[in-house]
Amino acid sequence: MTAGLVVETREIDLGDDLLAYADPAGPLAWLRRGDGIVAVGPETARVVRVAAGAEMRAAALGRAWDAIRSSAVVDDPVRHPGTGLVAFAALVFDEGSSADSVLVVPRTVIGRHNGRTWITRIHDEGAAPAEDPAPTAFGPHWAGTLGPGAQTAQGYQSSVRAALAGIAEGRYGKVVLARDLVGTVPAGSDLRRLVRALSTEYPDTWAFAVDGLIGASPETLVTVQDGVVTARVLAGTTARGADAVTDARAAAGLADSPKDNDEHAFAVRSVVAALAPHTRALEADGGPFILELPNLFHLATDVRAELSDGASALDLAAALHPTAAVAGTPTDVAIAAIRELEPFDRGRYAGPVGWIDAHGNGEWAIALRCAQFGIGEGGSADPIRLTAYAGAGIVAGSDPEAELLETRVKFRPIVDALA
Ligand SMILES: C=C(O[C@H]1C=CC=C(C(=O)O)[C@@H]1O)C(=O)O
Repeated sequence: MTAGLVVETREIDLGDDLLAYADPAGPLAWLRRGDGIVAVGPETARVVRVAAGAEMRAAALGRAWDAIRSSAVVDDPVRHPGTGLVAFAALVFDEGSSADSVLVVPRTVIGRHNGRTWITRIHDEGAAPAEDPAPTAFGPHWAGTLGPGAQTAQGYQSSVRAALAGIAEGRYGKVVLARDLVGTVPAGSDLRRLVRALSTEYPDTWAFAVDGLIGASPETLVTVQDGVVTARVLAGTTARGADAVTDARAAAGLADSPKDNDEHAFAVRSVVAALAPHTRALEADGGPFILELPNLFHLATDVRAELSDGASALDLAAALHPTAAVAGTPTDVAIAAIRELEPFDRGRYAGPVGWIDAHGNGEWAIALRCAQFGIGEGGSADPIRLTAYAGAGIVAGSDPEAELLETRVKFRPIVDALA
């Protein structure tokens, strides 16, 4: 049996940029409008990887996390969600994926919330705590390449047509189909630059970097903060207009679109049904509102509830996944259709990504607008490979070409940041 962890959190003064402390080659970060948590450097205290197997991977990670937290000795006078013992995690979309689900406990974490900043040092019993952290200058600017992946533009439209046939036959009501782009970034690229670009350009999203999965998701899968549960459901999308008139027309068109409202309603129902057994006083906004991002508009619904059964943020993320915003309805049939119609493994795209603390608090997003970087694959002189993903919900009335264009707009955050 391994020794337990010793954890100590203290308030400290930090500069503005938490990312400056992260590992340039493999940043571990969760940020929104400058607040969040970041691992200092590459050192970890625990890493748990779960490959495909008999057990649900979220359950295996949950058990591993329980063992880590129950044997830890924590000294945390700051007592804020995200202080004390904390882990970052990213889970695969499909249990059958060849990618691992992963949970990482860093050796040193820094965090900021509402003007308070802290440091958490985590080490094995008997080992020395980490030194004081020092920021490192960002490496040179770099640009990546990105091209077609396993699913071509033509192939994508064929898959959408096949999904429409499945809907017409009554096999499912909605299925979310994605496509992939593959590329490289130069060896030695400072990947913190990508995280910084995404969090600056898309401030209303969760910018995340966990085990090479880097992105900026607008969709909150679930947050738990001292017994309060929230989620933000997104489904139904349109590109922004080129000027004020077309922009307003695009937003109004989305709000009035029966197809997008149907697509959205599937997603809200799936979130409410998954949260209900774990919560009370569950409230979903009356109708969707328009969430404005720099590249597109989404139909959005905020959900809020009180935790009733002590479930952790990881438990709730597992209960919610996969929502109809990334799989479809009914879930199992939609997953089967995705396996049939997408010629690639989603890995952690569209899976839960976030963090959890020892009290079960956490913030989790759906891993969207992201790419998986092959950190540590190949030699240090080899370019780093990446796969980016974007998808769209298909319901009766969807148009294959419009859905293809929608995925193009959803790729924009990653494509622009790599340019
Ligand atoms: C599947 C994606 O987006 C989902 C989230 C928001 C809106 C969506 C839509 O309108 O289709 C998708 O359900 C993606 O960005 O890859």
